[in-house]
Amino acid sequence: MLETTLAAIRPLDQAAMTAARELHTRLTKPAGSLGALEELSVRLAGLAGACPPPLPDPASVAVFAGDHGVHAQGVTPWPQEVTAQMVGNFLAGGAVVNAFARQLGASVTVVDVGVATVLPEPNPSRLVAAKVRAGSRDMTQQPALTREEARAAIEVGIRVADDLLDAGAGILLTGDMGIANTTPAAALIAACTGADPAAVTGRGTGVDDATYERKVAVVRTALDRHRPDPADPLGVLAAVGGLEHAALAGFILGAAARRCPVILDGVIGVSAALVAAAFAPEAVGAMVAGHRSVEPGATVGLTRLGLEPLIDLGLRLGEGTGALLAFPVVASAVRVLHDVATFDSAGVSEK
Ligand SMILES: O=C(O)c1ccc[n+]([C@@H]2O[C@H](COP(=O)([O-])O)[C@@H](O)[C@H]2O)c1
Ligand SMILES: Cc1cc2nc[nH]c2cc1C
Repeated sequence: MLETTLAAIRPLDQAAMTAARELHTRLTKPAGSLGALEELSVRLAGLAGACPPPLPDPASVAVFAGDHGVHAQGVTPWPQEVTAQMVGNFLAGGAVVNAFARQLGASVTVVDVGVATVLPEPNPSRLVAAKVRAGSRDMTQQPALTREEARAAIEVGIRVADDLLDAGAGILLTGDMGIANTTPAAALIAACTGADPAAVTGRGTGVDDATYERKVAVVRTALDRHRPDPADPLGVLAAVGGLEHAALAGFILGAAARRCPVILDGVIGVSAALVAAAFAPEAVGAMVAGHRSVEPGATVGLTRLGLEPLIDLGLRLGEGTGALLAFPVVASAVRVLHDVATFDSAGVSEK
């Protein structure tokens, strides 16, 4: 399934991009006046192979939840069971992601790809139960996952993307929940970019100075131990990844294979995007950087991918919240190509 998905990922359609650029010159606005939205709309035309591209509606966020053996190294102040408890909160509709999704008319799908503790059951029918393993292993002691587990989690993500698109989603948004998951995210970003652990490790949920220093050392220890090869993305995920990171990589690849845009949320989504790009460089064409997470690794990763985030509000929550806030910007960029009159049709003089 992974190989079939990778084989379906194609370059952007240059003719559709040329048509979108040409259309922009005729719309009733000074050339370039919509800034980054113009190049985004052109890229989405290239992705769809049509000008205008379809309106990216409705939006569908998938929150992939997993736990992490590296939690044992004291890299976060939060107890591991908060992952399962927050999954219960997502299903009950009480988390920030639910509030933002309601505000924006988006749907939220919660996927258990690797939660370690028992899930509460407020509304289990709305949970995609796809647990590959009850949490990853401690990457400082052994590989976090086997290659088979990493592949299985990737395939969960591909399947979720396919199911949401089959159900009519017009755009996919990444979301994540996993206490300690900013540590494997930093390790993945360091492994994929070659950056030093200190340059990509952040304070996650808000760790103190001593915990931060330990966290950098944990990332360094894991990378020194496994020396993952950036040319082997499955090996990178197995060595220092997490189940939700792997599933998100699959989700992004699944969107790219179906020529559907996918809005990246924070540092976990960016780490998964780097892995996805290592599998298929042309998948970057489908990626939209939703926001600039406070986590330094997010900026390092986005720079490597050549993506500029649409919004920068100092967020560091995850769940898909930053991707959701960027969704109306993406939709507006596409809407311009559908709705705005040309100088000719509106009788507006050109310069
Ligand atoms: O999206 C981000 O960039 C982001 C930044 C910091 C924290 N988080 C969220 O916080 C959790 C991980 O934080 P930590 O400190 O336990 O590694 C996990 O559930 C993430 O969704 C997310
Ligand atoms: C309460 C809480 C909510 C979250 N949402 C995403 N990560 C989170 C981490 C914590 C601790």
